[in-house]
Amino acid sequence: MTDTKRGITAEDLYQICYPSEPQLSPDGTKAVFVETKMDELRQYQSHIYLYSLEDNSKTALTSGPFRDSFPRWSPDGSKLCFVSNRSGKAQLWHLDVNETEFKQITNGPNGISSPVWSPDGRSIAFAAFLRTGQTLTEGTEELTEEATPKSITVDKMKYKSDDSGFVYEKNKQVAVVNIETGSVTQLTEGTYDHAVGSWSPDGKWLAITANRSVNPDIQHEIDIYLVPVEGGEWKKITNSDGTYAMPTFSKDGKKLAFIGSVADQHLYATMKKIWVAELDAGTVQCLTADWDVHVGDATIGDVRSPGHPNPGAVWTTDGQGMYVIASEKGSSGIYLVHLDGSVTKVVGGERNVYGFTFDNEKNSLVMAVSDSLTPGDLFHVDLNTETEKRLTDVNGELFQEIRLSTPEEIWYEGAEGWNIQGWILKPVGFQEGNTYPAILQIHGGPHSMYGHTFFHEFQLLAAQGYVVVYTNPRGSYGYGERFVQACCGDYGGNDYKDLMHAVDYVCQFDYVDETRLGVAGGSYGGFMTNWIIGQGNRFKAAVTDRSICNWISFYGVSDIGYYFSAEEIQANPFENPEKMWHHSPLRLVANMETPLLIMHGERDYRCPIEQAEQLYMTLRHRGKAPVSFIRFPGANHEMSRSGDPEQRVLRLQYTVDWFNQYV
Ligand SMILES: CC(=O)N[C@@H](C)C(=O)N[C@@H](C)C(=O)N[C@@H](C)C(=O)O
Repeated sequence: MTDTKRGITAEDLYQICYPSEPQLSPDGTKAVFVETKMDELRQYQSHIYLYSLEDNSKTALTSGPFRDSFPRWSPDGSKLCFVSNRSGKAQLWHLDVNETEFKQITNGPNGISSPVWSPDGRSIAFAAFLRTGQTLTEGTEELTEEATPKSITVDKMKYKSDDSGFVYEKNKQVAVVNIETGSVTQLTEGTYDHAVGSWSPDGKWLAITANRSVNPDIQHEIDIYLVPVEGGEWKKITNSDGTYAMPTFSKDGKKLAFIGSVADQHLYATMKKIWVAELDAGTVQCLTADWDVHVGDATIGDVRSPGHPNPGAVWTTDGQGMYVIASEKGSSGIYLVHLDGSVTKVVGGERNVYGFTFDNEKNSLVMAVSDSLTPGDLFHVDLNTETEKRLTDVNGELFQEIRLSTPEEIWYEGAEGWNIQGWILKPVGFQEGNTYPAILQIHGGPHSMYGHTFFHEFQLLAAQGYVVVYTNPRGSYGYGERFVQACCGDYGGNDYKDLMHAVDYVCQFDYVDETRLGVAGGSYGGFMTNWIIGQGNRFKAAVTDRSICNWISFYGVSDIGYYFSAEEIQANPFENPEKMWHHSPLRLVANMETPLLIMHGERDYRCPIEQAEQLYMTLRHRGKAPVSFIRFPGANHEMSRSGDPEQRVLRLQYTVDWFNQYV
C-alpha cells in the first residue's frame, strides 16, 4: 500500500498543541492540566482540562480566546484556582469543582502569577509585579491603563528583561488573598524581586526567594526566606552564597528542599543541585554535591519556551527524600533524591519529562512528556507495578497524516578527544544510494541541551529533503559540570571544533553530500553560526536567528549583558575589550562569503536587534555575498518557541526558502 502520509509543513504549527502543568487532585482520582493550542485566528489559547483517572474522561473546565495557566487544587480538593487573562491582565480565578462558574479574586495592576494554596484552603499566595508605590487593590474594579511617561529615569542596571520588558520601576512582590473576603495582604515590598515558594504545613510561614542584597545589580545571589504570614520578623535560611529557587516544606514542616547552585564562579555555567535546610538546626546542606547531573529540565525544543513551571522538589510522605526532574545525555526524567544523597531513577527513557505531579498515597504520578516524535502528552505511571499508561494523544489526529523522521543517535570525537553526543535526522522518504544536503543545527544557551524532544524545525527540514545534524557541544547540559563550563572564556574555540567534528563525522556517510551543507542556530547558536561563516566557506548557506555578533555592544544592551559576558567571555569593555572583540564574529566579517539570512525580533532584550543590524550593515556594505535581514516587529527572544504563531511560521518558511535557494 502506498504511503499516503506527507511531510510536516511550517503551517502545521497552527495545529500542534501540548499539555503542561499536570496537577493530581488530593484524592488521586483526577488531574487538571493546561492544554495550549492555536485557534482559527492563529492565536494561542490555553485552557484548563480535567482528566478522570477513574473513567478516563477529559473535560474542558475553561474555554474561549484566553490564556489560562497554573491550575492548583485546594488542599481538600473541593476547589481549583488558576491564572487567566480573561479580564485583561493575568489574574487569579477561583472555581468550585462542583460548579461551572468561576470568579476573579485578584486585580493586580500588572497581573499576577504562581498561586499556592494555604494548608487550610482559605487563602492563596501569589506573585505580582508592582511599580514603586503601587499597591494591590482589592476587589476587581476596572484597571486604568497607565499613560506613557514623558521621560524615564533609569537608576539601576537590571532595568529591563526580555520576559517582562522595562522593569526600571517594577518589582515582583508576594501577597496573600483571602478567598472568602477577597482581602489582600502584601507580604513583601521594596526594590527587590520576590518569588513564591510554599506554605509551612501549619500555615504560619511562607517560604519565598528574593535577591535582597545591598546592590542587586552586582550581587546576583538569590536567597530563601521564611516570611510570617501574620507579620513579624523574616527568617533568612541561606547565606547569600548562591542562587536558590522553589523552596518546598517537608510534610512535618521541619525541612525545606530547594533547587540552586553556589554562585561562587558561575551564574549560568553551573548545574543546579538539590539543597535541604534543617530549620530547627539552622543548617543547609547540598544533597547532590556528588551527583554530576543537572537538576531540572535542560532540554531545548521549539514547541514551548524553556523554564516551563515544573514542580521543583516534591517531598515523599515520610520526608526521607524528594522527587525531581533531572537532565542527562539528551533525556530528562524523574529521580528520587534520598536524604543521604543517593539517587534513584524513577522514570527514565529517551524522552523529555517536562512536568509531573505525584500521588504519595498511591505511589503513582502523572507526567508531561515529549519525545522526538511527540510534541507533548500526559502519561500515568504506577510505580508499584512500574507500568505506564498514556492518558492523552493531543496531536494524534494531525500526526496520522504526517510522516516524521526518527533521529539516530551518534557519539563522535570532539576537540581534545572528548566524546560528544548528537543525533542525525535523515530526510523523510530517505532512500539508500541517494545523497542529500545536510544542515547543522546549533542550540543556544549555550547551557541547554538538545535531545529527545520534538523539534518542529528539524522535522520540517527533514521533510524538505535535508539531513539534519544536531549535537551537544561543550557548554551543554547533560554531561557534567566540567562539560558545562568548558566553553567559558573560549567561545569559538573548542566548542566550534566540537561542532566541526560533527560535520566531519556525518560527511563520512555516503548519503551526505558534503558540497551541500547549511548551518543554522539561535542566540548562542546564532553567535556560533556567525563565527562559523567567519572561518571560511565550508557551508553553502547560513541562517542566524536572534544572534550575537559583537560582545562589546552586547555587554551594554542585553538585559543580562554585563554579567553574562563577564562569565561566558570573561571580559568587559573597560578591562579587556580586546578579548570581547576577539570573540566577536563581527571581527570576521572580511572573511564572510556565505549567503546569510539574518532574523531577529525587534523587541528582543536578551540579544537586542542591534546585533543583527551591525552584522547586516557590514555584510551589505562589503557586498561579497547575499545577505537578507528579516525583522519581526514586537517579537522578543522567545519568538521561535512561544511568540506570535504567524511570525513563527514565517520564520520557518524563510529558513526553508533560504536553504532551498542556496544549498
Ligand atoms: C536559559 C539560558 O540560556 N538563558 C540565558 C543564559 C540566555 O538566554 N542565553 C542566550 C544567549 C541564549 O543562547 N538563549 C537560548 C536559550 C536561545 O535559544 O535563545
